[in-house]
Amino acid sequence: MVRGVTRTFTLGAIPVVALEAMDLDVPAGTLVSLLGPSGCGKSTLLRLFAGLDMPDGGSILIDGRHPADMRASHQIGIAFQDASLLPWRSVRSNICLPLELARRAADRRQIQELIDMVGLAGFEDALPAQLSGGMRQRVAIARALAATPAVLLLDEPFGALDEVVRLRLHLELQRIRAARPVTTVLVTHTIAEAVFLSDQVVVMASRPGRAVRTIAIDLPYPRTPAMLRSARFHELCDRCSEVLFANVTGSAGLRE
Ligand SMILES: Nc1ncnc2c1ncn2[C@@H]1O[C@H](COP(=O)(O)OP(=O)(O)OP(=O)(O)O)[C@@H](O)[C@H]1O
Repeated sequence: MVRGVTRTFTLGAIPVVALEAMDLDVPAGTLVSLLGPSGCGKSTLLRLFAGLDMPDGGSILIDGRHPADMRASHQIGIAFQDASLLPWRSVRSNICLPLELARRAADRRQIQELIDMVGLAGFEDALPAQLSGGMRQRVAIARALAATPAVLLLDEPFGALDEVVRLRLHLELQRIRAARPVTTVLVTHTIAEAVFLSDQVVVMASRPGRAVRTIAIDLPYPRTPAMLRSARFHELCDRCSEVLFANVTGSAGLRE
């Protein structure tokens, strides 16, 4: 639960209001996407959720607890756009990392289940350099889930992937979350991705960074590739894009 969160940085002597009076609710077990233009504070908010930064004002609680406490007890899983795997460690060893940090024994069967779940069976001993970009992202997602976190934070984890791999990973993420429900916050620039994966899409605007609208996504589960061609999917994408572009600074320039 995010209430009235403000975060201001300084660039030289100039204040940059990354977030102003931000409110957000992420109901337990749901996936909420943060959709917005570059610089609207999406990653800043995710870092606050992760307990990696502190707000200047307002409060952030996850299940009534401070993010820093949750992080200290290894209940937050994070995956970023660039996978950031340790290059000298194998797939299995990268996935086990959060358990090592939490000083918890890695249950070999449980790790293998996770590897199977993200479709990397047979690649357990491969090094990151021997994998494709999509496979590296799957390792990053498996690693984020290894310590069975209460919250999964995904910062554009599919941003650098082509459309086909991206859709495959969307379906995999859905399958993983169906098997292990975990409250998830996803940062994305992509409207279709936000609509396809989310229970709610929070559209943000910049200068100052803020939430402008929450759009409930009422597509049934499981979401299927055929839904990408449905009228309802396109309606929801149009609604998101209307809000997104209406709040782009100088949006008059975007009109035909
Ligand atoms: N450590 C920092 N120091 C100074 N300014 C920062 C810092 N971190 C973020 N900002 C500023 O805060 C604003 C929001 O940045 P943030 O990275 O949260 O945006 P974003 O929505 O995630 O953007 P993108 O989609 O491009 O990743 C930007 O104007 C950025 O320059």
